[in-house]
Amino acid sequence: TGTTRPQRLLRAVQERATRGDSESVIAAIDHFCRHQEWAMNVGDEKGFILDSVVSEVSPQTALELGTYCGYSTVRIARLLPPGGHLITLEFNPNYAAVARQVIAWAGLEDMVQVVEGASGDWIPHLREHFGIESFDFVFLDHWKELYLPDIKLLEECGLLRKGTVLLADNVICPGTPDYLEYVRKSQSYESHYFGSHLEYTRAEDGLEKSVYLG
Ligand SMILES: O=C(NC/C=C/[C@H]1OC[C@H](O)[C@@H]1O)c1cc([N+](=O)[O-])cc(O)c1O
Ligand SMILES: [Mg+2]
Repeated sequence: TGTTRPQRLLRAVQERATRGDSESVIAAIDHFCRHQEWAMNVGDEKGFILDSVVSEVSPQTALELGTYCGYSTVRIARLLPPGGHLITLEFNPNYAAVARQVIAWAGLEDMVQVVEGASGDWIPHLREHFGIESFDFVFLDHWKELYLPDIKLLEECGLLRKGTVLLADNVICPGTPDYLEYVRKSQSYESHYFGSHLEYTRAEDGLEKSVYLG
């Protein structure tokens, strides 16, 4: 048995990062992934692009699909404006348990809600359960084949509004071809590709930013 990689990542945060200091939590995870064990966080290079988009949108309401260990959750939450709130959906309870502790170590637990379960099950209930009218920003980083069905569900549930910004990780590697074709062809989206690399590697990857036009 022994520990899982997310548990070893959490231990690295608790040993190396300062409680309440989100920058040190981000740095500790990046150090762990570069020098100990690769893990599927968005990483520092794509994370810098994520930061710039979040800062530009300055969302009051944000949704993340795929929490994993909470790395991108911390990157987003640390940049939210006063009153801003982030809901992050995670299917795997073990990942969710680690993420809650990483987010708390960063001191951001008051701005973040980690919700366990399948995105497709939860999206239709976000409005009634969390009093959300619509999202200003959505970060997609969960199962790659769920990106397309989940944004269609968000559209159907009226959770996107004119100007909502979607940012999708891994559109090259592992790849999300059906999602990419949809947002690039649809008249309802204005899409732009930010080229980068797969976290902690030299492989090509990138983020697709898509603005919902209504
Ligand atoms: O599968 C990826 N992400 C989806 C995560 C899926 C897992 O976490 C949520 C779900 O419970 C599943 O167990 C992924 C994979 C790679 N990769 O290089 O294989 C790189 C990335 O940035 C990724 O987000
Ligand atoms: Mg990813």
